[in-house]
Amino acid sequence: MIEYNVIVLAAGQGKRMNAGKNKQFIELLDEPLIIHTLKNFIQDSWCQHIYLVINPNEIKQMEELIATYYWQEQITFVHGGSERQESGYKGLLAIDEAKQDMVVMIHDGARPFVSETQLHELARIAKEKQAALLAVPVTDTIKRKANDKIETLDRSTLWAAQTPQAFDYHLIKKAHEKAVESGYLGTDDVSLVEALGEQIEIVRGTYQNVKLTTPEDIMQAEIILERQEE
Ligand SMILES: Nc1ccn([C@@H]2O[C@H](COP(=O)(O)OP(=O)(O)OP(=O)(O)O)[C@@H](O)[C@H]2O)c(=O)n1
Ligand SMILES: C[C@](O)(CO)[C@H](O)COP(=O)(O)O
Repeated sequence: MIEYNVIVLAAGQGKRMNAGKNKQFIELLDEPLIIHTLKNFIQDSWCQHIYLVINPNEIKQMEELIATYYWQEQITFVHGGSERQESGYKGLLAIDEAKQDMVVMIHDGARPFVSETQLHELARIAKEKQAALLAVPVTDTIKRKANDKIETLDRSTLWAAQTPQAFDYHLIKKAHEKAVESGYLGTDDVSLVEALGEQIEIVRGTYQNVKLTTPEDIMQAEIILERQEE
């Protein structure tokens, strides 16, 4: 067993979902997206605590939602920032010293389908290697377009990064501090550790671990949930 803490990021605006509200509150088969995501960690005995990073304007709504599931003891609310990276850093700063020797995972609240098997494999690798992420081989051919020049990337070398991304606490905190100092803004947390020149391990995930970003993703998510309930 590898004990870990998880920072769940839910402080975005869901602009691409175009739902008129934070997509975390969109109901999937009668339960909000964020609840589906949190359940994966609430039900995992390896997960010691959840740091839920939320929009300060949504504190009351989120606290009332969490209270209906009686999860208050397992969850600490953290105020997020204007960028995903800032929200992740605020989550790190909320973890008290007594818990900093454990693996820390950073996860998108918009990814409700991570499995316990994946979480445990990720925790094991992160404990051993200090930095790891779930990812899947790219199945589409990827083109890079720059200055009207199009080139095809070597698909055999490409992986689609997912979350959770898991780390030694002190390593990822140092990576975030360096990013703040240099003004680097990445789209995931592993990129900050790459900037330190540190080794990172990929743990093969599943194509089901999708990030719900646009309205089309909601339909796909409900199909996955219905299959899980069969
Ligand atoms: N300032 C931010 C931005 C994003 N996130 C979280 O990071 C995850 C991945 O981000 P994304 O899917 O882009 O969510 P949004 O930023 O809400 O979406 P959009 O970019 O369409 O507004 C989401 O769970 C989101 O809530 C966050 O905690 N704080
Ligand atoms: C972290 C991530 O989910 C890895 O694929 C992705 O970069 C998040 O991107 P977003 O635009 O913040 O959703």
